[in-house]
Amino acid sequence: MENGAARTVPSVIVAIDGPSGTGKSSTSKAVAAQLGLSYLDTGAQYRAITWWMVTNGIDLDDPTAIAAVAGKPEIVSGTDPSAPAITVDGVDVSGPIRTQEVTSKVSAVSAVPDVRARITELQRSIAASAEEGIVVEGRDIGTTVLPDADLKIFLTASPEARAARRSGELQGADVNATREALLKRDAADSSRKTSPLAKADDAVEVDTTDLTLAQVIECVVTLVEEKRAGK
Ligand SMILES: Nc1ncnc2c1ncn2[C@@H]1O[C@H](COP(=O)(O)OP(=O)(O)OP(=O)(O)O)[C@@H](O)[C@H]1O
Ligand SMILES: Nc1ccn([C@H]2C[C@H](O)[C@@H](COP(=O)(O)O)O2)c(=O)n1
Repeated sequence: MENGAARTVPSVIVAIDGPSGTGKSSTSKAVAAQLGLSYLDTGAQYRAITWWMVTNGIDLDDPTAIAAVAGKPEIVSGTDPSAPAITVDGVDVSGPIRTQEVTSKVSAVSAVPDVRARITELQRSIAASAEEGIVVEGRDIGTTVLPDADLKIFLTASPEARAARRSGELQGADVNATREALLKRDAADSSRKTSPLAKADDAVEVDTTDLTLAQVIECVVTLVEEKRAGK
């Protein structure tokens, strides 16, 4: 390096959105780890607030009841891609937020505008404090949470590929039932009034149906590096 000056890599904010099972979490974690960036799983935050509502007996058929307590739980998200962590009021909920009960209720809770306002504010403050940059994954990151992100990616895959991936994870799960469940959740997430699941106009769409996870990671790493080189 000339004059012994250290090369500085520009900070970069990457938004990765898409429907369930398209590979957002796996890709985002790997890209962040490879490039030394922070990582934020925003779905985990919506799952955490849903877990708190279930645990506290809130009526999830009543959006007014959900809105009334949306500010109560304290949600803390870790941003280390090799050890993603999430707590609610100091309790580690990384396991409990993945139960079938939470998965089936998270779309109803995350559709409530007061819930979204609270979680969006939290997401923006985490992204703002990531000095080296961050990969943030979810459903509305490129459109609403971080509309000025340096790079926006929208991952897609056929329902069949997504169901096969998910049922591979949940050993013994029926592929058709898994497919129906994820399409139902996508429909709810895409049709809510406040910041629905959507591709930002300036997002790069990557269809992962016929790509291996390694190929998707390589594709996104290349896009981030190109973006950084142009900064
Ligand atoms: N391109 C790929 N090829 C094969 N399997 C993949 C691919 N991408 C991800 N997977 C696998 O598919 C499953 C779902 O991936 P992942 O959890 O990353 O998706 P997601 O989009 O974050 O889903 P959700 O929104 O439901 O959390 C994981 O088991 C993952 O290893
Ligand atoms: N930015 C986001 C992220 C997630 N959600 C909601 C909708 C999803 O069904 C749910 C769980 O997400 P997952 O863990 O499957 O990625 O959380 C949202 O509304 N906005």
